[in-house]
Amino acid sequence: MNMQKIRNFCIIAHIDHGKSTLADRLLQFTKTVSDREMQDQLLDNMDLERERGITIKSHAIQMRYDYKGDEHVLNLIDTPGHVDFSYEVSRSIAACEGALLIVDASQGVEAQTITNLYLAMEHDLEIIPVLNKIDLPGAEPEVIAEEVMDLIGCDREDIILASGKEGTGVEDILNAVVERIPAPKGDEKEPLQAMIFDSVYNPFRGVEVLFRIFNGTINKGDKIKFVNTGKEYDADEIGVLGIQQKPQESLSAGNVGYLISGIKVAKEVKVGDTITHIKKPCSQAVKGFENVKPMVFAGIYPVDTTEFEELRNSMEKLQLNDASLVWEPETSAALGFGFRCGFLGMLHMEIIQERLEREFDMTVITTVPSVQFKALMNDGEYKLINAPSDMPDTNLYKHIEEPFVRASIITKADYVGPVIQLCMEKRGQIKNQVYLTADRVELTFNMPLAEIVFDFFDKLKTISRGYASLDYELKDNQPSTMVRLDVMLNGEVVDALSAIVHRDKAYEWGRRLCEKLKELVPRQMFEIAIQAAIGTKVIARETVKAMRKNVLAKCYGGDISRKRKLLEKQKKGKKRMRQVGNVEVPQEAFMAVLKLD
Ligand SMILES: Nc1nc2c(ncn2[C@@H]2O[C@H](COP(=O)(O)OP(=O)(O)OP(=O)(O)O)[C@@H](O)[C@H]2O)c(=O)[nH]1
Repeated sequence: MNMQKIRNFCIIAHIDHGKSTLADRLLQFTKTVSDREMQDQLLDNMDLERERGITIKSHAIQMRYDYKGDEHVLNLIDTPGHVDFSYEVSRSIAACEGALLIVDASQGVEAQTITNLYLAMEHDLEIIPVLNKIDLPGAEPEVIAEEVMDLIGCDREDIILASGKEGTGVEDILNAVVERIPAPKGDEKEPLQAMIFDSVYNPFRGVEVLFRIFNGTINKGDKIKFVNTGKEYDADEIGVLGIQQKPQESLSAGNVGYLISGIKVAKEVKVGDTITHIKKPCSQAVKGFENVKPMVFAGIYPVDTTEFEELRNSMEKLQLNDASLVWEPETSAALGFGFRCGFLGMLHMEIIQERLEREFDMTVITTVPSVQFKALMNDGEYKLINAPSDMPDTNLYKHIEEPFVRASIITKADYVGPVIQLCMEKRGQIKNQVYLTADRVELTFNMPLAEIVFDFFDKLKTISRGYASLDYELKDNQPSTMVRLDVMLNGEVVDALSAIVHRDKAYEWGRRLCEKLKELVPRQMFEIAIQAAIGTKVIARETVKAMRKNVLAKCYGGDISRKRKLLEKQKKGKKRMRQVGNVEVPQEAFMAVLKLD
């Protein structure tokens, strides 16, 4: 394919601004899929994605578009919109020369619109602004157009009006892609230099690697290597991506394609890595490769302790197709054998839990999530703290450091006061305040990651009546006075309920947690004392009174089947209960920490 006829582009948008719907329309218009094949949100092909309405993994697809009688190849690279998956967005962007910037014409510019836009601008992408959902009665295209013009410094006529729902503006968008986005550059005679921007796990064919070639040519059967991992492979199959894969003999600079080379586990493939030939390798890897680090850690335990091995098998299978999931075995006195897992964020954690339950039929308990702290030990070494049980004794370390983020919040001017207040409560320091328009403000804070990952976003939405969006990036680690807060049930520490909290908040946290647990722990035949403690010092206490009646008492002498039914019912309720010492604790209790308000 003549490079001049290729256009590589992605779609960037804030979550729910209609990226997937619009992508579907582009595929339909270019007849990449027939109307019959068309399912809503074709690119979101994981069940879970479809149900949650979010794009979890990015995908790529090739369209052929007849532009004024001249056929062009348009490679569309779809990107996930959620902050948990932002590394994937940045790699997809790096594979393109242009981006459609989709902005909901009723919502306007939001935090991720800006973050993704900046990423695209850093990579010198040509930006095509599109106002979407203009069919909505609440759409204000002219007002939002002003916002977009301010943001990217474009002219009014550069902005395309569209509705993914009704199909308006689709042809204008395709024409703009051909006219405004530059053709890829590169030299097909140079040594091979291709960047991996995604990988897809296929249980039958192994891992399919998606790549963009910057220089050189790859042929079927070539001996290749991945520069950062150093692993070597044969290019068993290469091709381009339509709705189905189309195998090719060779692909050269400027193209986007897939590679199959017998890789069995997703972990071997690192997004951002460079593919080159073993003989005649390229002199430089593609810039910007990073190992993605987990941000949130939590324990996952089987409810039924005999299912530990089964859980291990399921986790191994999950990891085959989710390279960002990391885990290692751990034991808890309260919960037995389980795994300490690292996730990209809270959404990622929820997705893993749901997949374990849905795809592997496991019932699991997740423990209090935590971020990664570091202790500067007396000997000058750093010790990583991924779980409260890793916290060293106070006399062994100099201080604890916690991760801080730079958070950007966009909200309506009316809500600036409450948003600032919320951020201060969460130990945030305001760094900047910029009016994007007369009515919309961007606030920048330095905040501890630990305060953001839990319920912060929900709170932000509530206080701003939905008119606030959030994005954040990791900044640095700063010393903080963190303590380990333990919870005891009838005098026994329940390690799975321990948490690392800031000293100033420990009392409040302990008190609320005890109150919450009192609501959640069901009454039993004896009294239960719930206590919160720092070290040996108890800082809060609640009591769950003993139950008066036995459930079976009322069945005394009654029909045996009724008795059985009652016991059955109890058993079901127990499914998510865990015996801790002599106390039964429901799953919600382990997550109570997230719901302290
Ligand atoms: N009225 C109207 N609704 C739309 C339009 N485009 C999308 N929607 C709706 O907006 C919601 C979000 O659309 P998606 O296409 O899933 O948005 P997205 O940006 O891909 O979302 P993520 O993949 O989660 O980032 C869905 O309920 C769509 O039906 C449009 O042009 N008009």
